[in-house]
Amino acid sequence: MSDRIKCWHDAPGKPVFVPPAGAIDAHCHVFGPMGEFPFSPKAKYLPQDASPEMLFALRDHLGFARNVVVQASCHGTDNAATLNAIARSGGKARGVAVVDPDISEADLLALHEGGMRGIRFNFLKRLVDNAPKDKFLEVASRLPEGWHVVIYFEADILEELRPFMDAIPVPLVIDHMGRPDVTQGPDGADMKAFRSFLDSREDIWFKATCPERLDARKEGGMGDPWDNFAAAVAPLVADYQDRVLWGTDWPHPNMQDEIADDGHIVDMIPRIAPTPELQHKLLVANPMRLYWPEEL
Ligand SMILES: O=C(O)c1cc(C(=O)O)oc(=O)c1
Repeated sequence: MSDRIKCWHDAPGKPVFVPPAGAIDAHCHVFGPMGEFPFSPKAKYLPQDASPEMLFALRDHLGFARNVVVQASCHGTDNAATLNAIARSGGKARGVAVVDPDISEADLLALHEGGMRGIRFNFLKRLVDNAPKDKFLEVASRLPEGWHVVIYFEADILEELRPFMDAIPVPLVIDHMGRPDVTQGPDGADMKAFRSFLDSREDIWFKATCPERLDARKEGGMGDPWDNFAAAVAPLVADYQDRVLWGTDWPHPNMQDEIADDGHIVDMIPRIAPTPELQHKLLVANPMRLYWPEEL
């Protein structure tokens, strides 16, 4: 791999929507800086540096108070870059790690000390070489108190993953709603399957994230302003309002062909969560319960 890709907007607009005080961007990443935190030899993409300082400047520009930094696949199971971002945030960030399933108890506790509150299992073949379910289950059974498991998968493998996910003994958080085809609308087959999964357990949370991915033109979607996404996702947020999270997905890994304006992404919030009460749950109350429960 040679060229380092850049997938984020240099000068995102100021959103019209003003997030409530204490709003949390609960899905974002950092890349590198590579000089200090090299990418994994197994990385499927090699991005330009997206540093903690850039993330915090964006947070302030968009009107957010805190971040949840999710370990990106290009850093493999070495969480140093994500831990560095959390450490530099002055208490305004926590994180989700990706671990080698053989990780020791002591190393898990060290991740907790560093601000991690969950681990991520990634099932996207274009991002990872393998996803050993038996080993994932084993490590999920010995996480620090209060942790959860984040899972990233695509809609076509939801049913196949059900027995595995059903066996995970801690709360689940599903990245990007398991990537439904939003062009099917709110009552399409993918949304129906996802709702039936949510109905199977009360401790399954999800992120109402990624209009730029799920409604991308290259996916057959509409592109910005992502009307398919708004129509498909708003009813889901309304019906499962106590277990939904939101995030920018900055720096939008692998979206170099369709760069999204983060200001526009923030302006999706009132379209999927139209009332101040819903917005407060989505951006403050819900993520606080998972990531800063000691403050409640
Ligand atoms: O769809 C993606 O390409 C993507 C990649 C990553 C990652 O590389 O970790 O994270 C995401 O949330 C989404």
